[in-house]
Amino acid sequence: MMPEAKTAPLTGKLTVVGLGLIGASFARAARELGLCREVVGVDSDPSTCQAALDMGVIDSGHTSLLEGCRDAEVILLAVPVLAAGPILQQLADDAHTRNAIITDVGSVKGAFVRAAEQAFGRLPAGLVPGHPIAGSERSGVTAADAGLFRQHKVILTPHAGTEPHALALVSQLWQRMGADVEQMSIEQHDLVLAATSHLPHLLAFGLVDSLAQRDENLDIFRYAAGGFRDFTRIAASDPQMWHDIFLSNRDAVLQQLDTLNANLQALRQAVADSDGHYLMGVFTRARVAREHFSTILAQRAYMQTMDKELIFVAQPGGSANGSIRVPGDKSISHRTIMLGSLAVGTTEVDGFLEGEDALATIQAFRDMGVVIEGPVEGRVVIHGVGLHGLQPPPGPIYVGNSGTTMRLLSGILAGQAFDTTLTGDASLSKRPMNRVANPLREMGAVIETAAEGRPPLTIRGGHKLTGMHYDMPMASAQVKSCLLLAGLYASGSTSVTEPAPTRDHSERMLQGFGYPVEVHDSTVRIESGHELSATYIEVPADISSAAFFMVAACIAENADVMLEHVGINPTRTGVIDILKLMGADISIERVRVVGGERVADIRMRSSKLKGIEIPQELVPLAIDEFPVLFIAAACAEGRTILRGAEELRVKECDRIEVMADGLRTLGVQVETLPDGIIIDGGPMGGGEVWAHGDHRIAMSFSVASLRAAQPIRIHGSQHVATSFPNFLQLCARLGMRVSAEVGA
Ligand SMILES: O=C(O)C1=C[C@@H](OP(=O)(O)O)[C@@H](O)[C@H](O)C1
Ligand SMILES: C=C(OP(=O)(O)O)C(=O)O
Repeated sequence: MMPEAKTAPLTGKLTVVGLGLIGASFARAARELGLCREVVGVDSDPSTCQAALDMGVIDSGHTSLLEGCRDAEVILLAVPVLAAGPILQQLADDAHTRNAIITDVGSVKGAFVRAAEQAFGRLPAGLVPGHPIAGSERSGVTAADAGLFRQHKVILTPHAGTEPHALALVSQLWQRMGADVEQMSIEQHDLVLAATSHLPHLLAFGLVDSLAQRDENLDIFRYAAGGFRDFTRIAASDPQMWHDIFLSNRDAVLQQLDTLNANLQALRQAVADSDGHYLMGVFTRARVAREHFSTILAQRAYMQTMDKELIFVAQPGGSANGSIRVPGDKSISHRTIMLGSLAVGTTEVDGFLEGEDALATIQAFRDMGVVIEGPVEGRVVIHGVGLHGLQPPPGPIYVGNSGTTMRLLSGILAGQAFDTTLTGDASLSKRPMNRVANPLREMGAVIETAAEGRPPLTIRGGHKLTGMHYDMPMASAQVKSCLLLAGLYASGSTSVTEPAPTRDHSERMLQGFGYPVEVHDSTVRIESGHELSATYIEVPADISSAAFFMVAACIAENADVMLEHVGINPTRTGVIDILKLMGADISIERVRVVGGERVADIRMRSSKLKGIEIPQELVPLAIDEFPVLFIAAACAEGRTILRGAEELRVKECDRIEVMADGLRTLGVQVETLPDGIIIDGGPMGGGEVWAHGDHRIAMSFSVASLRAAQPIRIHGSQHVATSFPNFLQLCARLGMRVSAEVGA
């Protein structure tokens, strides 16, 4: 495979010493891409040199090291780790190679650098130790593949005296081969690789050998299927190469092996003691750990779909008819995990939202040692550890896109004995956190933030919290909930007065867990010293998700939509009130109470909407529904005015400006205000709009297509999975024509 087209060479003569898989692939890529004027191969085996020549991997081949390396500008050593020392010694002693840039591909960097120092009497300025994280069980020159390094990491570990020009040249060679080049210190590289590569190889070799020695070995191998094969695939790797690696990276491997040994002993004990709880803890954490860490590294959210940019393409002409149940309430889902973790006993949850944000909360508590099973089809089982049972997480807690997780968690973490750091994705990293950090500090918490109170947050453990009264300057359920959760750990009582009613799920759920909470008018008060007792929770469908289809039904022709089992907690029903004021045809049916929350089926039909001035007291009660309410306003007759909604500017994006931009693209007359928007209803065209990674913006413009004259392409729609992973399927069920394309 040709990774890239030829361009001007980066260097003159390149000599590759060792024409195994890695060396030959490097030579082949360099030659095919024209990265150097000449590619020379050195291998002690003449038939390998010949094969490389015949395959066109090199321009010429030598069995003599010094002949092959004579006057080379770059020498790449691709030999087993322990073979590098004698080669470096020969190069050091030879006047014709002394000035070359020397790089390598070995898996152990410390030993290579020590060998170079010994050979040269110092570390040469042209020495650029390197390690491509690529390879396969296939070996030898015949497996040479010019595309082997494409999209693979190459770690360079320059020493303090490495010349910048040498480092830059080696980096460019790898980059032009399609590799992703990173730098690390020599020690860090060897420790990380001991864990991620060397240890698994030792286990694979050890396991296969241990099973092969048994009497019943034929049976073991005869029935060896999936698991055994996957786990031991790497035992087919080159023994000489691995022999060298373990001898060269002894200390780091021993360190990792000792940790694993201790963990295996604990697992052994758990099996011996039939300690199912311990086993579940290890297994549930391990099951998600791989995905979790790749998520953190990519700074993306928790579901596979989020890796790439998604463009939603919403076609006009769709309809809205049918009966659906949207996923579980996001606010309630977060809280079930938080309170379930801090409770005594096992909490079972049904209807849990399996969306990115709620999964981030699960992961955060797993990081702190809580055993959480699921979610499987909305069912989650949380093995509570009690208010004082959380353990220090192994590293920073990554909460993806979720403001609710970060803010509520801060309150809990402020009361712990250990330090924690909370980080998030690009959108969350721009959102204000001083609204929670400042009052928590007043209670005695020690919290560090990035500039202007942005994430990451580092919350110091072991500081005594003291209860206080807080007059909240903004109507925020997240701030209120954060302080109530901190109040569980603060001496005395903690109370919060809100300037306007906000969602009260925390208050209700605390009571559901048997924790006393006092609510008087706009003040809620909690006292420490009680316990949370595990319970059962059924999470209703999220009214914030239902809202998209409520508006869809209003604006589509001949629409009739039944939204089943929707939570209609009175602090969440602003959207119903606003749509009613706009003239929507809504009926609330089968109202019932489930687990302390009101639930109903909501029937919506096509409506002739009219513009209104939105009553300001409804703003906090519909705070997440405004993006889609703006679509309703654009389809209404007359003018809609929203004020008192400056909070919309600090959500996943600035929801006022971003919605205004999109609406203008569709041809709608819009004026933005510091705290709101004025929208004149009218016909909508189509076009390209940007969701700026905000789930609710993407879904709102999808709904707009029901009244648009042309298709709407919505860029940056991948975050829909944070709150509504099956949005597109439900759109299709109702007859809306929205599909997703993977962006560039
Ligand atoms: O407490 C909660 O679960 C939430 C509160 C609201 O945020 P604010 O408290 O910032 O208004 C809301 O926008 C968010 O989606 C969820
Ligand atoms: C604002 C929202 O969520 P969060 O603050 O949890 O990111 C939302 O879901 O609209």
